[in-house]
Amino acid sequence: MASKAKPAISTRSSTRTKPTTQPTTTTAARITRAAATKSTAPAPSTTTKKVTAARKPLLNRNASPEITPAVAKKPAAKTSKLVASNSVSSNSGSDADKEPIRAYLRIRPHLGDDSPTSSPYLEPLSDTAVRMTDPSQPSQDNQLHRVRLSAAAPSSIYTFSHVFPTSTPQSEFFTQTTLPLVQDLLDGQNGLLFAYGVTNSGKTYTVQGGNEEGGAGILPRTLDVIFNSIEGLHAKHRYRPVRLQGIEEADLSSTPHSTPAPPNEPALADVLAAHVEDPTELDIDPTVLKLDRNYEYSVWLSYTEVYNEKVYDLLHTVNCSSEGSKTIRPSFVPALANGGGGNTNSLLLTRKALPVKPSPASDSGDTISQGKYVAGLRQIQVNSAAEAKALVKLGQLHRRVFGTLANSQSSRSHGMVTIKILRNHRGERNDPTAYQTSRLTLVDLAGSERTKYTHTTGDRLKEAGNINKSLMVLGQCMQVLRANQRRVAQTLQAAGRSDTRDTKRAMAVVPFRHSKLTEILMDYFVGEGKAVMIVNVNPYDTGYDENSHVMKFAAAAREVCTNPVPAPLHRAPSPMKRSQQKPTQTRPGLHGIGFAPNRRKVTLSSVGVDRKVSKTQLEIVEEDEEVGEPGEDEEEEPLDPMVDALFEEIDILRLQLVEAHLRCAMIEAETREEVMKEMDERMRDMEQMFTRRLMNEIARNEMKTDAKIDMLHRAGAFGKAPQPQSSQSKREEVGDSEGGTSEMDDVENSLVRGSASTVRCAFDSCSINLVCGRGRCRACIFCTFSFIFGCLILSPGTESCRQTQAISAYRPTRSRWSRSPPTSVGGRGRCH
Ligand SMILES: Nc1ncnc2c1ncn2[C@@H]1O[C@H](COP(=O)(O)OP(=O)(O)OP(=O)(O)O)[C@@H](O)[C@H]1O
Repeated sequence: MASKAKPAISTRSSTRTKPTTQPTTTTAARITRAAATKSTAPAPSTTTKKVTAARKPLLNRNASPEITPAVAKKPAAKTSKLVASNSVSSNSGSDADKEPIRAYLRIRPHLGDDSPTSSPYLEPLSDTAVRMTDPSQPSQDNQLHRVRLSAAAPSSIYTFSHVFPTSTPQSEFFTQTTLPLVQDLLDGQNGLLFAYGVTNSGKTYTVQGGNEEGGAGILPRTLDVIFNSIEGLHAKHRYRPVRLQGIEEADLSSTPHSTPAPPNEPALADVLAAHVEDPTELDIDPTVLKLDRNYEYSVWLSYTEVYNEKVYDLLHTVNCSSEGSKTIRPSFVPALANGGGGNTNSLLLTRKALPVKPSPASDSGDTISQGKYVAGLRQIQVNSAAEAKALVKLGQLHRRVFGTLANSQSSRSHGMVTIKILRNHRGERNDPTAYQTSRLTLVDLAGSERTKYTHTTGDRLKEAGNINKSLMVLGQCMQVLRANQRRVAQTLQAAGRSDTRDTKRAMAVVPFRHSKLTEILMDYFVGEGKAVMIVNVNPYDTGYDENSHVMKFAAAAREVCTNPVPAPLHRAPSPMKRSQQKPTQTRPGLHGIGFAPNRRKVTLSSVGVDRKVSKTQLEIVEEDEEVGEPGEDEEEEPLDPMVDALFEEIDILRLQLVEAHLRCAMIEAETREEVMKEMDERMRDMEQMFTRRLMNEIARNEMKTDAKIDMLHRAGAFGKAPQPQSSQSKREEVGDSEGGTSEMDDVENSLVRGSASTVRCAFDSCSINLVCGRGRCRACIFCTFSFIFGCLILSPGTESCRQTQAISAYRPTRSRWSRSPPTSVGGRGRCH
């Protein structure tokens, strides 16, 4: 692959009069960017020229001040390759031109409200590698007591295009990951960026951003950079983008999707005013990209949501006036009734799922498009970054209401913002074939956690099933694509073959059709464009296994190559206008039975300025997608009811399979937990049993020792029969009456005291500490054993050794245990 130069980026000056050629970032940021350019970010600026070379020649193109000599010297071979790729199949670009999907890892910092955890289980090893270590991995001390619950590897190293540590600011993250895609977009290339990760890992923060200063995410920054860069080049085109990459003549007088807000009815925007964040935009990215100023641009925005395997337009309700200016106010279907209580409103919100259809070949010049588009999706022209951001905010509001309000903790849908750029050469405004559309889709995927951790049931289980299904299908697509591409590469390598047609024919079918998400995104993987994956990880949460899956997904995705060639020029736009479109019908379900619309009820509470709590009940009706009449669009796939029913059946079976997999995973995890608990209980029982045995043994030994001493006393071995007095007073008496200590008394004293004085209890804080009157703790194991075996462990000639002799001297004739001969003084006699 040809190496590319650094992107031509300049930072917008405060007056916007003098764009510089370098961004005004800090030295550190510049160093980081330089490193990233070397290691990760592709250089987009040269692409412009590649496009130019592939385009139909324009008279005044050479006059462009923006074309650098490096561009002008583009090798002819490259140009011809591009022309070839444009003129054959969209997937037929040279395999050598393909670029692997870039995968960036972003590690979320620890937040104050997180549950306390010891340490993160993700350790950055370098700029591109991290090690993940299972936090539940048993330590060496308690290895025997732990059973590993997880099936994931305990420690693995994963590599990425770049690893962004927790301290990475949003601006730096944007510059390294998304800015090249924005440059490509403005140069006519398609791009996809999707954020993938478990819930709460920072996907939405990455895409949308946070509320703090400098916290704007990649989406608002992308909009800023686009409008900064096309300032002065902005155009009101005669044409507008339709479908995936088609254009049609814009009819500014018609506003087919406008729904006037019904008077005297509560608008959702008012109801939810309390929920909307502060609209003041402090955070504007100042970056300006260098563009060919012979072109003019228009920017179009659409916002889609894939929820429960249905595609919805989040900007469906935006009103457009005849001048094209937008009223950023949702106008939902009118309220059912006013609650009557003054503070309770009821709203009926209806939205219709949109069908996904194959893109007609006429939209993509001479190429055969493999992509699909969302039929009926609104693409709204935006004239400024502020306007675009307001639309995005509205879409987010709708997404929250329809998709997540019932479960405000987490995004339960995949949100996709598509920015389309329509550009044409200034000299060819009226030539529709000179127009080119390119698009950049930013996707905030739903969390990839399993139902087990979210304790979902009912509707939420269905949601989770669908989320898992679409993500699973996305993963499968990556794997099949990777396998197919490997096979082609192997064929090319084998004996220097250059014809891979046989291999391509035998390749596995990539299951894009199995999920709406993959159907919509398939064009980026098999068509033209670049793909970037952001992997978000929260290393402090408990989802180690889930994050392992995320990492494996990223590993598979990184090996998939996409085809980064510029979008083709258009054919003459289709004459069909929306007003001429035929009415649509609801898609029939399996066996011809239509699906009933899905109804949900959500109650919203908000506190007004007068501190009154007002409640709004929303009834959300989600209607099924519509399909056009057969023959409505000649270039579409023919709708065979049998085939359709079979596909429905496959989808249902697939969903059941996913659910079965989920159930199995849950059962497996529960069984592991049960076994673990049982093992734990057994270990505890055994521990108790052995403790009991040990205590009994100690008590028995204690009694034996006492009995021995008593016997010695009774036998008069110590000179006198024992008195019912304390040993201490007895010793004192003996000492006083005899005026000194006899040898035997010494022995006895040392026998009694020795254990306490020479072999003291090792545990000063012995909790039992039942002092027996002999200066030692009876219950203490150390005392007891030291007492019993003291004679064995002390050196000859010491007090204890004399004890040995004294004790050994006593040999009752009938005692089985005292038959051994007495030991000599100083010898290593055994204490019986
Ligand atoms: N890099 C970061 N710096 C500071 N805060 C962050 C960062 N990433 C995420 N957060 C915070 O973490 C929380 C969760 O992030 P976010 O909502 O983006 O997660 P998510 O992956 O989108 O979750 P879900 O899939 O459930 O929607 C938010 O409060 C967000 O502000």
